[in-house]
Amino acid sequence: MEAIIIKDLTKKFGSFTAVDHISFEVGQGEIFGFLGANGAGKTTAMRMLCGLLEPTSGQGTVAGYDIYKQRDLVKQNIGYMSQKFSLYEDLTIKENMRLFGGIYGMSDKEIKMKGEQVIQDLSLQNEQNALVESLPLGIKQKVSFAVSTFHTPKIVFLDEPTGGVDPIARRIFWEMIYEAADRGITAFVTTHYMDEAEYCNRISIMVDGKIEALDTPSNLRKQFGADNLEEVFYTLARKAKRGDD
Ligand SMILES: Nc1ncnc2c1ncn2[C@@H]1O[C@H](COP(=O)(O)OP(=O)(O)OP(=O)(O)O)[C@@H](O)[C@H]1O
Repeated sequence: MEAIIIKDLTKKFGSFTAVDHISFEVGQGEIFGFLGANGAGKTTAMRMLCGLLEPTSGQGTVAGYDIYKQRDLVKQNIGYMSQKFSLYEDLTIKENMRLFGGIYGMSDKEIKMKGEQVIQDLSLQNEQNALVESLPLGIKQKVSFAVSTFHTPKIVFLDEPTGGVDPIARRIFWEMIYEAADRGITAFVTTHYMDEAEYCNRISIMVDGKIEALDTPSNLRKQFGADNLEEVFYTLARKAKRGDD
């Protein structure tokens, strides 16, 4: 079964079309990069896919649930992580796990077992009782990702998950994404880093609300006669009429 299927998904704010008839499918366990210049409509599209915003028109299912009629089921079957919203800084790692596990409807026993597993996998024995605010950004992001996939969602939405960390920490973070994908979790990722776009199975590039390109990184390089994805991205983004807000 496909993890995400959308057809002609559109969102208007008044007379302004933020997302304009976008269509694609994402497979279970696929790592899908969702790229676009500032203001292209990525956040708006992602909010519709997460069941947070009702589309104006079009169709879609996420994790097998309808994005109009089954928004609560969509929310229960996905994970979400962004650089801006992730962990509570004034709680410890363990307290964050308890809180989010509870929100995701996991039992106390499950939270304890899974929590211990995560602490062990990420070698965080010494940090587990430290307040999140005292941790380095790279560790915070790893913990955020572990928490966002704590309840084994079908899909995890990652909104610029690695902003602000160095390339080595980003590489380690991507290993976590690959491991999750191996366990069958689909990763839907927005990023501004083109090296990260190369790590995706397929990427789409959005310009002014529309998807202008969608394929594997190597096919896109071929299609645009480009040496790298940066060139592909800028060829398309240059056409954009929208800019920063
Ligand atoms: N609630 C809203 N009301 C009116 N316009 C909106 C609203 N939300 C977003 N927009 C507009 O829709 C367009 C797409 O915004 P969106 O945040 O989805 O883009 P984005 O690709 O995520 O950009 P960025 O990378 O800068 O976050 C922008 O022009 C934005 O101003």
